[in-house]
Amino acid sequence: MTTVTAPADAAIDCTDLVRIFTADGIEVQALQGLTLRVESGGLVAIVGASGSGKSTLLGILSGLDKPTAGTVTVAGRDLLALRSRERVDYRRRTVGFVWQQTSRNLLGYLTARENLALAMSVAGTGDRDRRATELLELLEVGHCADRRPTEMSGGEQQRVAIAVALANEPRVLLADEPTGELDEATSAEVLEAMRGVNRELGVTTLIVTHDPTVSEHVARTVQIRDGRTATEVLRRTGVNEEGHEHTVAEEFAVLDRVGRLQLPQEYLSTLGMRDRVRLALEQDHVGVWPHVADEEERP
Ligand SMILES: Nc1ncnc2c1ncn2[C@@H]1O[C@H](COP(=O)(O)OP(=O)(O)OP(=O)(O)O)[C@@H](O)[C@H]1O
Repeated sequence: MTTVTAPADAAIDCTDLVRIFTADGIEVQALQGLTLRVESGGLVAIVGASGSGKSTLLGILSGLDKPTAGTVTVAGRDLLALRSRERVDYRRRTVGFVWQQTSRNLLGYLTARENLALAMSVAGTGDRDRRATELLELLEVGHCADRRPTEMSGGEQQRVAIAVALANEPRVLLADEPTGELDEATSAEVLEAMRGVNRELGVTTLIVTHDPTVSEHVARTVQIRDGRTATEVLRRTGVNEEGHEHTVAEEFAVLDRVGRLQLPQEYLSTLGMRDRVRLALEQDHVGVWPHVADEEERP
């Protein structure tokens, strides 16, 4: 079996990922040097405009697609080195998936318990009945055990889908727009359920979403722009002067290994920055100024 050693604390480690698609002779760079690390047991949301590369990243992490360049390891497995049988094993045991469409997550003619049992039998997991009951209880859908998907609400179906994704004790849980078909209140329940399993089971969790409320449910939200990680919002609990706890959310620009960062579009347009900027190293920060051409440089 092909196993490489990734940094001990990184469950997901993508470095300089490039994915170029060619359609009708035209090349599209869906990922343009994306670097992302998620520590073991971490919970991260990936957000970004349509076409920014989120699904492409998820396709690679799920083992369905391969990058054109760059390296990617998940739970210590080098995804570029997997042979086809290892890839099947990776998809069955190392990662679990939750998709947007409930029909893709659950078989409609099976009950919740049978959907779980099927996932476990395919991977050869033992003690299926006990594990199915425990997972359904953990996700607060024990009452749905003997129901088919059409007999459950959208939120219940997604929570059962999370249970199915966890059936084979994956190290990493990947979710693609898991709240895409749900209203706001139900979305919040499903995101909280994902946060709960991340905390209870320690499964590293990555959620790709358009849901603007996601950053209220996770400590780390990474924004992808033009196929690269651009900014991150980190939330933590702070204590104010009166000793009350409150949530602090701070936005950071992502700095890659060679020192590149993306300035937010609104900064560029407000200051008319393009082509080149002046940089100055100060004692505790770096200044960035728009380049204003000198008189003699002007045509
Ligand atoms: N199989 C493909 N062939 C050609 N181009 C593709 C293919 N898959 C994705 N692309 C292109 O790559 C870019 C990134 O697409 P991707 O689906 O990863 O974005 P996304 O952020 O997931 O968008 P959305 O939020 O709309 O799902 C887009 O320009 C898209 O048109």
